[in-house]
Amino acid sequence: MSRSEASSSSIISVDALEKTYRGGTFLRRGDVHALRGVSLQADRGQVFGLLGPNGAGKTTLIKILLGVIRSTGGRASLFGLPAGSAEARSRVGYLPESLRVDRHHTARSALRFYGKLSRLDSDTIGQRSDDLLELVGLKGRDRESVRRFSKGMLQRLGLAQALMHDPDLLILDEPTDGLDPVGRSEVRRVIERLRDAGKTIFLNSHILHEVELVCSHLAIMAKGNVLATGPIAEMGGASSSDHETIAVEMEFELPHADSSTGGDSVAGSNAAVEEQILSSAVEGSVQWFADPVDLDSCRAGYRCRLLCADRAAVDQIVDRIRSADGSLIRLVPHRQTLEETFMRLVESESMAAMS
Ligand SMILES: Nc1ncnc2c1ncn2[C@@H]1O[C@H](COP(=O)(O)OP(=O)(O)OP(=O)(O)O)[C@@H](O)[C@H]1O
Repeated sequence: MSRSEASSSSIISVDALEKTYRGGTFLRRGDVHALRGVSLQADRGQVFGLLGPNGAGKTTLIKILLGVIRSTGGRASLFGLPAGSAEARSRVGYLPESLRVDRHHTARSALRFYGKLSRLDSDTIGQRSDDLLELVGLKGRDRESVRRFSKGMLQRLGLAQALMHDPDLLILDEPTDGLDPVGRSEVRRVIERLRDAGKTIFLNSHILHEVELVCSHLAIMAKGNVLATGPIAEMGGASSSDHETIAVEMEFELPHADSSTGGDSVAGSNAAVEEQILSSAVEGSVQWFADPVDLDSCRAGYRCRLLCADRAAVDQIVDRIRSADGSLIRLVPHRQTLEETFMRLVESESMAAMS
């Protein structure tokens, strides 16, 4: 254990990391700022998810952590050691998005091959293979050709290869991508077992539900920036508890709204109320959370979901509805899902980039 690691439980530490791919060739027109000052930290024993849409910079960050490419600014360290250094690298297991195992292998011969690559001796390879085949649920299938393996089985074999040298940190690139629900749940179970065995796991995904099911901590990235990072319980998620922001679903009737007056007047009233409420959003205490919808075909009304920063913001919104001559029908506390958090952050990042 290095001295800096001993003083901290931090396994991955990324600080103001930047990566600019230089353009100027006939294929690439200009510079691409793939990472624009990314900071995050993953601690020992966490299952840390990196979530973001295509082009967010996830793969670039992983490549820097593995030492495959160099950053153009900021710092990244693993176990307190510079990312990419031989010592740091020797303590990391990596499962790429599509690990290709030669088809002539069995699971056992593939592990022997990877064990030799890691310079393990034969006894250690034999012992670790037994343990890992058991761990990933391939014991009993280890002498079959991998040609007969499902994608899920191949992925579990990939996890076993990444673990051959008993790393402290496992970096997984889209570990459940392309798997059917059974395959995904099998891979998830392996990840959970590894977490229980004290490994730190850093995984990259764009499958929100998978991240929600398996991760304890999360960073949401878009366009080279970290938009939010922290425990998943604070971002909305399967295990989320109440948190500071208050999402409320409200229904209110519109002033002068009468179904007999036709759609235009209803639309006009909607717009007036929307304008009133949006002016609160502009003040920064309230954000739109879901598109407003009509209540039903008989009653002219309005239903929308808003994310309020605090109770004062809820009061403010209620005041706005009243001053627009609206009347509140329902106010329902709403637990924010991870998907809603994700969409809100990514959409506001896109809007900021456009403005
Ligand atoms: N070698 C490269 N040269 C130039 N630009 C690159 C290179 N690699 C990635 N990029 C660009 O950097 C940005 C971030 O890409 P990156 O692959 O890191 O994102 P990602 O979040 O992993 O996306 P995906 O989920 O699609 O894999 C993108 O705009 C991408 O086009």
